Amino acid sequence: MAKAVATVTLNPALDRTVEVEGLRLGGTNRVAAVRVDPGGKGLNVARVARRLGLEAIALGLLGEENSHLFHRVLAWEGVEDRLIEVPGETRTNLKIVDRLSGLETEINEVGFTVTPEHLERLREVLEQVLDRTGALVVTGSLPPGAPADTYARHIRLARAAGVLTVLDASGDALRQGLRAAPDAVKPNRAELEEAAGRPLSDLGAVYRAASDLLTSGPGWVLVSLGAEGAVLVTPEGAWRGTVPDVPIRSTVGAGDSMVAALVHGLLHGMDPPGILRRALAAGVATATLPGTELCTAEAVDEMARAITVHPCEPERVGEDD
Ligand SMILES: Nc1ncnc2c1ncn2[C@@H]1O[C@H](COP(=O)(O)OP(=O)(O)O)[C@@H](O)[C@H]1O
Ligand SMILES: O=P(O)(O)OC[C@H]1O[C@](O)(COP(=O)(O)O)[C@@H](O)[C@@H]1O
Repeated sequence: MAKAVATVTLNPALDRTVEVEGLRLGGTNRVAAVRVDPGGKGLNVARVARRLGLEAIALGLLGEENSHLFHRVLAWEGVEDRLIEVPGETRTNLKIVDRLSGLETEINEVGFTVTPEHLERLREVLEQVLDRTGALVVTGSLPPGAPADTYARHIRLARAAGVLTVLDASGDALRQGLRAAPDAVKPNRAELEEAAGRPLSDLGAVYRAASDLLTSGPGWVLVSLGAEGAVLVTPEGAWRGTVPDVPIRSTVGAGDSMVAALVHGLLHGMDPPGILRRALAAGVATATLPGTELCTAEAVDEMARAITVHPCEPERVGEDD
């Protein structure tokens, strides 16, 4: 069996998803459906990785005042729970799904404040699990108090132990993390635009920015493009994947599902187009589910048949998309 995937979640979240029939800004909105899911990027990645058959270890921090649901769900999913409780509450992130427009609005809180002691304890736990870890995923926003190089430090520790590393972050955490040369990075379009310092209006621009990013440190760049699928750029070549037109319920957790399938594929030595196909399948499969409900392994297998992957020809990228 492949070694475990360990994920770091410094800023977990209770995801509260409300569905409305037409969002009225500045008006009163009546909720048609509501659900609450334990969320946060690394926790979602660990849960999907476990469903795909990997051993998964969840590292990170959790507010002690509302930690119960997180512990219960991780235990139920069979994810090893190494979360460290800190004073205060884990944040609640509000997701508003407008059934009429199909648009989803996310309002993410900043989270509890962390101290150097919390981060030191997390580093110790990370060091304890590295020898049975095949891949480390560092992902999500940093809570107040966590320095921007936190992920870069985790990546360096893991790399020194021969562990694969995957980064999914934004802003300074992404910029600093890239310098530590993770094996793969998964920006979405907005994160890639931020890293590139320019808007990326078409697929050719996305491809060029991803290729540029590759020279700045990471081994692979997987750019997720929502309904437009994704582009995977590696030193061996580049591939574009497109997704079928299926009914979408909530895209929250889609990127995390994609990262889980990416890591699963890397740990099983799959080839890049095969990994892209399954990563896209995991993203779409989760997007067809409400709230932060995450895809199952069966749904990923099924959806993978509907994904199209073809090599990117640099000189033609963007012409036919
Ligand atoms: N509207 C959508 N239709 C179909 N697939 C989607 C949609 N939104 C997301 N996905 C799937 O989820 C993946 C990740 O979505 P994206 O929004 O790019 O990432 P993130 O959640 O990290 O911002 C996409 O590459 C795709 O596979
Ligand atoms: O740490 P951030 O960037 O605020 O994001 C946290 C949010 O992202 C999620 O992990 C979902 O992420 P994706 O939609 O990118 O997969 C939610 O569960 C959570 O509310």
